[in-house]
Amino acid sequence: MANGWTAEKIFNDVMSYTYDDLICLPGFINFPLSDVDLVSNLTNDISLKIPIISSPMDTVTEHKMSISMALSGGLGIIHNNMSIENQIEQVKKVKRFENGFIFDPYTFSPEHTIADVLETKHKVGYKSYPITIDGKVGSKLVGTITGVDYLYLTDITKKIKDIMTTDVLTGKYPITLSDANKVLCEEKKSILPIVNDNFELLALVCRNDVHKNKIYPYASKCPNKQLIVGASVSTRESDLERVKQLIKNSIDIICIDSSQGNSIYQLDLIKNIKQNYPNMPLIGGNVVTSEQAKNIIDAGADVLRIGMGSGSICSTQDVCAVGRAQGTAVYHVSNYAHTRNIKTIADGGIKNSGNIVKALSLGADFVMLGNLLAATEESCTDYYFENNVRLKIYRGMGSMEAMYNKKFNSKSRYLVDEHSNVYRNHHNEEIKVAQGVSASLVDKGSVLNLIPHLVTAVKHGFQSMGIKNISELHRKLYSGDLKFDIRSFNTIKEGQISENLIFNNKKYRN
Ligand SMILES: NC(=O)C1=CN([C@@H]2O[C@H](COP(=O)(O)OP(=O)(O)OC[C@H]3O[C@@H](n4cnc5c(N)ncnc54)[C@H](O)[C@@H]3O)[C@@H](O)[C@H]2O)C=CC1
Ligand SMILES: O=c1[nH]c(=O)c2[nH+]cn([C@@H]3O[C@H](COP(=O)(O)O)[C@@H](O)[C@H]3O)c2[nH]1
Ligand SMILES: [K+]
Repeated sequence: MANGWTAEKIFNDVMSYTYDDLICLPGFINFPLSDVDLVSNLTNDISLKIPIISSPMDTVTEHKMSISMALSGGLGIIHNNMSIENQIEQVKKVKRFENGFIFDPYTFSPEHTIADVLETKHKVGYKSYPITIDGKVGSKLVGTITGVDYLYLTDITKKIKDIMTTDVLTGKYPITLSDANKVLCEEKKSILPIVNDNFELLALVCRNDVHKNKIYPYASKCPNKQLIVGASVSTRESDLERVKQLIKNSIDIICIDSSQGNSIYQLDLIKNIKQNYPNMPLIGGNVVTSEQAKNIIDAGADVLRIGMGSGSICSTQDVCAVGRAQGTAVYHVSNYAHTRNIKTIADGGIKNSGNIVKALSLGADFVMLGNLLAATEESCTDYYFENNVRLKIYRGMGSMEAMYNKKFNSKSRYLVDEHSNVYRNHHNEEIKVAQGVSASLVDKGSVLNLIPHLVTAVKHGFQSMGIKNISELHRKLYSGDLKFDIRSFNTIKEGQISENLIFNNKKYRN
């Protein structure tokens, strides 16, 4: 009797499968958990300590997510649903990052009111702010405001200039983080504005962050010690300029963002970039078949992004009837890509740490997360409260809301040509079909806590399979030593937490 089945047997049948349909069978443990190493090479020059990448979505990855992902050993890919200038500014913020220094602090001018401060406090949670002459970073520092200055005031129309502290303790640039932290602790201040010789505000160090201001041993860094960051572009012709600007601003990897990567637009773009910038690493996609993968690899892509319709906010498979079950897609595309020495990213549908173990076990070199990282402190939307629950928006990039994004009208991605054969309604309006939805998710805290938790859970999975690293996992996948079972509806239920339990602590349910 077979002790489980090889992936080759399972996936060379008529049925398609996703992560939850499978279970990985245990192996033999003869090493401690600390021997499991999840390092994974994205390209010849980029090696990440953890195989996790944040999705280029406009409710997930901007500079804050990219910084925390890179500090944790992964990678953030900044979305392109914004102007080129804004995207470059996001990249610069990541590249400028120095551990513990906030280079874009929230600031006010003396003319702002307490109501303005309260509104920001409500949104972002901070109580103390530096005050500059015009409310901007880079301008002259004129004071600070902390919770005790305003939290007990009844007249919230009062101006900041009437209550701010003007005798401010500052740090003079350049200053080391440990010196800044020492001043904060000794002087019992909540914030330390960092200024230059002209008393212009350059950055901020916060006492609340002192415990976070540690060394990140896994951080993804370039040889010049800056954090590694990626950015996405679309296949619109106008994005050639975006590519040019990103490369000029030291982007480490570019991801071409499309639900169906096997298009003349993407192949031409890849060839164009590779012709002009042969050393620029490119992630092509998305793909779910080896035929699609072949074209994109032949065009010159270095990495493939796998997934069509599997994302938690995706409606593509219902709306267009095109896509593929994610487990099957990851297995077949990775199997082919590895014969071409190309790495893969399993994108979409990852619901928990177990799904990460399964994606890697089916051949992926990395996973890309949207849902799991949305609604963290670092995701790029503001918190709001509903029924006393702290929430953030998470939406598909093909949702109506993302298509009509206020910051940058992404309608243009749908390339409406007045003279083309565009189907219109009886008001002569062009029809837009959403392939994603917008929803809310409950606050998940900081990526700096979430990622270590996910990574440790994944390491436990590896140890249980008796596998020490991703290379060994893939060797055993292709040799047939790695075994899986397919699960019935009831066996899936059996593997989950029972429904009749009342939970006291939902915090660490992966
Ligand atoms: N992974 C997934 O399952 C899915 C992801 N998405 C996300 O939604 C966003 C939008 O995806 P898509 O709609 O696939 O965007 P897309 O930009 O690839 O395609 C939108 C439309 O524009 C056309 N197009 C693109 N470049 C063109 C050019 N140069 N000339 C003429 N026509 C061109 C395409 O053929 C398509 O009809 C992306 O962020 C994507 O990741 C959307 C649906 C599914
Ligand atoms: O069908 C879709 N319609 C959309 O509007 C959409 N937006 C994002 N994506 C894809 O979903 C991935 C994130 O998936 P998760 O939320 O499951 O992590 C992302 O990384 C994308 O590949 C979309 N797919
Ligand atoms: K879906």
